[in-house]
Amino acid sequence: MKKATSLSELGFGADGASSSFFRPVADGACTPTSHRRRLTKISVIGAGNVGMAIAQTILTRDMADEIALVDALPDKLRGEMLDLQHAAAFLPRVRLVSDTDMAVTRGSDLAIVTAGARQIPGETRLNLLQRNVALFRKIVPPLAEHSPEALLLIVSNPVDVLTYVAWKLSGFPASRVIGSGTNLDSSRFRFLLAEHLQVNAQDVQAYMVGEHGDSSVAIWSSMSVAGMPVLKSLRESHQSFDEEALEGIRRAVVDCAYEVISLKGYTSWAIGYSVASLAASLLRDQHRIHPVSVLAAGFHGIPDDSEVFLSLPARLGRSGVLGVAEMELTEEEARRLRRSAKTLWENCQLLGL
Ligand SMILES: NC(=O)C1=CN([C@@H]2O[C@H](COP(=O)(O)OP(=O)(O)OC[C@H]3O[C@@H](n4cnc5c(N)ncnc54)[C@H](O)[C@@H]3O)[C@@H](O)[C@H]2O)C=CC1
Ligand SMILES: CC(=O)C(=O)O
Repeated sequence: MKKATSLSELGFGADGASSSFFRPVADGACTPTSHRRRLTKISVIGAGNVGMAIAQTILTRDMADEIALVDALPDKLRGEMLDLQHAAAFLPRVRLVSDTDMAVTRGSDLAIVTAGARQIPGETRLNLLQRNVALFRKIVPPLAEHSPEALLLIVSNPVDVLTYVAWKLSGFPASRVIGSGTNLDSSRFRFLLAEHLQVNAQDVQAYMVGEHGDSSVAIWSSMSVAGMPVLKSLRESHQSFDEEALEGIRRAVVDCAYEVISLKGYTSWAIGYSVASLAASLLRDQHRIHPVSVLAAGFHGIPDDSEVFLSLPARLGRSGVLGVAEMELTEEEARRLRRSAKTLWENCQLLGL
């Protein structure tokens, strides 16, 4: 049973009782409802491990005036909302709302979709496709209808194919439909390299591109620390730093997620920070470059008539994807990227959208 959780519900007068504590100044121009700044609203669809990690990281970064949570499980949803609301004394003031009805997302600036099945140990991300496409058919059309101007940020897996699905089902321009993609894989890559080189991961410039998943591609040729090419110095310090060693590191990045899933059942904290950083770049118009899943037709030899979404370094701002960096890739890197694109596009085509 729903219990009263606000003082007004307990009979302590109407909402807005603050008027008995504060009186407007003489001309009434500065009452709380008369402020002019446009409020920022973020919706998180799916209040599971990932959705809640994202919501709490966004809360601590003070980038939204309102956060709407949606989930299919009403009790869990309300519990999650209340638990976050009870941190109010330690956080910036944010209106937190939740509902199982998508109408609660109305007027969102950014809608982040994390709803859906997750991998159990041994499953790949692509194994989730059919289950999560069925869910997206229910979620995306009402989401787009309630917030026709929103940016859509897809996190549910397999994220690249589902970003394509969200693009098709929303009817939004591709610049406003973005997958969290390899922003997370690139952080894992930078963490492993930083540990090896004993530097801060924020000083390692390195990208994973392509699929967020097994066929992701590590871009060794442009990797640098303090402007210095890392591959050259790795090769000089380790005589045997050959293709096999590089593939071993790429594989370790891919396997990271499987290891966490086998240990704790799911991944959550890193994706929470990854998505919060994307949300900040988008809503604060930062023009930062992130490897995210975008419509990749025509880049690096990916056929022009393909509608595949995969990760490439993209400049993000308030209107979404502002542009994709024309990276210089080696022939081998470009070949691996096209192979990743082919795998993903084959999966997209099976959906008949
Ligand atoms: N792109 C990335 O880098 C990452 C993606 N993921 C993916 O994120 C997704 C969520 O993972 P978790 O949060 O761990 O799973 P979870 O099982 O904890 O949460 C999923 C939530 O979706 C909700 N849901 C199901 N149907 C719904 C509907 N129709 N409307 C609203 N909510 C609905 C469930 O009730 C549940 O609370 C999975 O697909 C997972 O693979 C996870 C980590 C990283
Ligand atoms: C689960 C997942 O996609 C990840 O942590 O990379």
